[in-house]
Amino acid sequence: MNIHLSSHHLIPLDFKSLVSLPNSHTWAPSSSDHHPFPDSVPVIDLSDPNATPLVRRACEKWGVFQVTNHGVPMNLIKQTQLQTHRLFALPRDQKLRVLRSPDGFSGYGSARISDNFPKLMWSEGFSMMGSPLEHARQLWPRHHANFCNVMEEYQKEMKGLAAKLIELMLRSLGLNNEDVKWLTHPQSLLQLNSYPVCPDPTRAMGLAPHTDSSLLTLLYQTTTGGLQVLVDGVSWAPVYPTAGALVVNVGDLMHILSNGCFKSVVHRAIVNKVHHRISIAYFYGPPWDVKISPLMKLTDHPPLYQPVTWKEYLGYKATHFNKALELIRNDGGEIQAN
Ligand SMILES: C=C1C[C@]23C[C@H]1CC[C@H]2[C@@]12CCC[C@@](C)(C(=O)O1)[C@H]2[C@@H]3C(=O)O
Ligand SMILES: O=C(O)CCC(=O)C(=O)O
Ligand SMILES: [Fe+2]
Repeated sequence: MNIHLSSHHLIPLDFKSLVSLPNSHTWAPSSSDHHPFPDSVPVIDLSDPNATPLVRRACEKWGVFQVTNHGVPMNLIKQTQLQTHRLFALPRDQKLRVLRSPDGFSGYGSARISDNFPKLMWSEGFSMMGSPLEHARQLWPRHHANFCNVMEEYQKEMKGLAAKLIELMLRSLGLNNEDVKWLTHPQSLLQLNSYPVCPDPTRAMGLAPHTDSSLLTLLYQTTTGGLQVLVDGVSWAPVYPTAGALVVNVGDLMHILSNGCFKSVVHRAIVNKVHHRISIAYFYGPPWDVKISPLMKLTDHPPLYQPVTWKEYLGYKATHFNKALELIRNDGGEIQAN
């Protein structure tokens, strides 16, 4: 009966059929909800001659910033948005045909982090690692080409921009690409998020608070806001949709690589009563099996973190969630990895 209470929390609700929030999706309010933060996330123009120090400051202080003049064609972003709406508008049983497997990386379903929370989220997602062709064929047997072309082109553009931003971040710390040779073969994942209209947004959660495990994440949140970032562990600052801008989140692996100089930002997505919101997230990181450790030039002895691969780190996130960083910290954190 309770299909949404399946063990792995993978199957999203049939949101459209609901007129009130089910108990499974009702979250208790948290105290930080009542401390809105006055300052807002920096917007950095990539063509600004001062961009490098601005990026450093933003990564140290916030772990997040928005970029304009990033060079990704607006037309492509709009096309990607359109194809995202097209996918989520499909009938539920059709989307369920491409359900992500519990340990898989591609397909339709609830966010991976669902298992770490007692309540379920008001969202659905579609993940693509590499080409979406196989799934797109199942969704649109004769009309998948458009979806695939747009998603592949978007991945290509994001890859270029991510590489540029990593270089900028490293340069801001006095380093360069020579220090991260493994990044010539990056691993990435494109995630489409959908947040249906919600009958009771104040008690629902679109995407629960988390940090991304990537080196960095590039997010397009359309004109419907909903992304919030945690500041000083106590207040939620909205990230205001800015025309044509992309949001850059520093992920846990970048925090590790920078020996703690850059913050990985805790963020969440809230929902609303009026607009169906979508967002498009591109996670960028090292090849699965490459050990990431704090860059030597930034490191005292011993470095802050032990070497870890993205794959191993995802395992730690699955078992320890927001304590995963502590697990690999060198200063003798409480918990031990084994
Ligand atoms: C390549 C990645 C990045 C993952 C894990 C793995 C596959 C799925 C990604 C997401 C996508 C949705 C938010 C997130 C927090 C989640 O639940 O699954 C992301 C997570 C992470 O950044 O850790
Ligand atoms: O929808 C958003 O604004 C946030 C999405 C996000 O944080 C993610 O996909 O990891
Ligand atoms: Fe995220």
